[in-house]
Amino acid sequence: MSISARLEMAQSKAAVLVEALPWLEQFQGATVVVKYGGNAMQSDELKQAFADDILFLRYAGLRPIVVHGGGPQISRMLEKLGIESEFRGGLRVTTAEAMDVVRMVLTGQVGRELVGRINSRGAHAVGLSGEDAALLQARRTTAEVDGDVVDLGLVGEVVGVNRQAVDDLLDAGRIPVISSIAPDIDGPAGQVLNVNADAAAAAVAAELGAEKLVVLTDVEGLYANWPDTDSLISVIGVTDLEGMLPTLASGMIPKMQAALKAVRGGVKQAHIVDGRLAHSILLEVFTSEGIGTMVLPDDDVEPYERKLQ
Ligand SMILES: Nc1ncnc2c1ncn2[C@@H]1O[C@H](COP(=O)(O)OP(=O)(O)O)[C@@H](O)[C@H]1O
Ligand SMILES: CC(=O)N[C@@H](CCC(=O)OP(=O)(O)O)C(=O)O
Repeated sequence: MSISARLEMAQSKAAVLVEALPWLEQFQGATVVVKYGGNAMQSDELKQAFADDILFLRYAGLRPIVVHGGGPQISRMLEKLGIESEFRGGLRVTTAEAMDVVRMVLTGQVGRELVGRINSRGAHAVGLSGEDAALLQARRTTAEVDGDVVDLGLVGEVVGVNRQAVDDLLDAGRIPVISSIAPDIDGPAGQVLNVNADAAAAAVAAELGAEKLVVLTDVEGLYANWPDTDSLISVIGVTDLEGMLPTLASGMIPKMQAALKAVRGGVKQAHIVDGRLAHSILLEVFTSEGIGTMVLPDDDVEPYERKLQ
């Protein structure tokens, strides 16, 4: 390689670092909740890139919290065990038998692996289920499908978050890695509920007054006309998003309900980004263009679009 080509390459690397400067400044000390969806955990390389990004956030002075899912991993285990499961309105109908498997896979497998990967470079991550220190508290919920109310069994919606338990870990410099199982506040002692991980992440983000909720999934973001991949929405206000909810399918329903709930609950921005793209979190947080779909309070949409022009 010629000297001038080497210099050019070095300059462009430096430009990437310099571009991050205003974001590093803006997000010092900011709490960021990252939801890692099971569909985005597609390879060991991607999972390690995710873990490295979370560490990067931590070393850059942010306070990252991971809330993870693992829907496909649960489905595979249920199938292996010959236990039937179906989704209604984007939520898994969960019997007592299935609940044991959900808990085992989310907390015992997926969470453990993420903690191990983040801790491959230091002792930062602490894995928790929503049961620990009653981090999440839930109440049984139903789904509405085509106007009918559907019983989902042991599925919960979050009605409370123990903020102090999360803050204690963050203040100690730890990275909480949370699985979306929650005690049933109306049920018998020890009864737990299966909570959609997007909803759990939104509840944690709202309770902690997070700067951002970043949701990693297996599509580029929200498409206006799914499955037309030319229709990616880069910015949307909460009112427009609410209007779109009835047009959404499958997993996008709880995901966009969660984004809506987070922003209405005071989180400044919610992002849906492509977890199949290695280091998508860094691109979202530390570059000017951002990636995927950003959900904002209505009043912030126009100023944001003006700034981009
Ligand atoms: N309008 C839409 N835009 C993007 N994806 C959509 C849309 N409607 C439905 N989907 C589906 O939602 C899926 C993401 O949700 P889900 O499978 O629950 O992911 P995760 O495991 O990451 O939570 C996408 O893979 C896609 O199949
Ligand atoms: C009630 C409900 O549907 N719970 C989810 C919890 C896991 C999850 O949300 O995982 P993803 O983020 O990978 O979709 C489930 O059982 O699949």
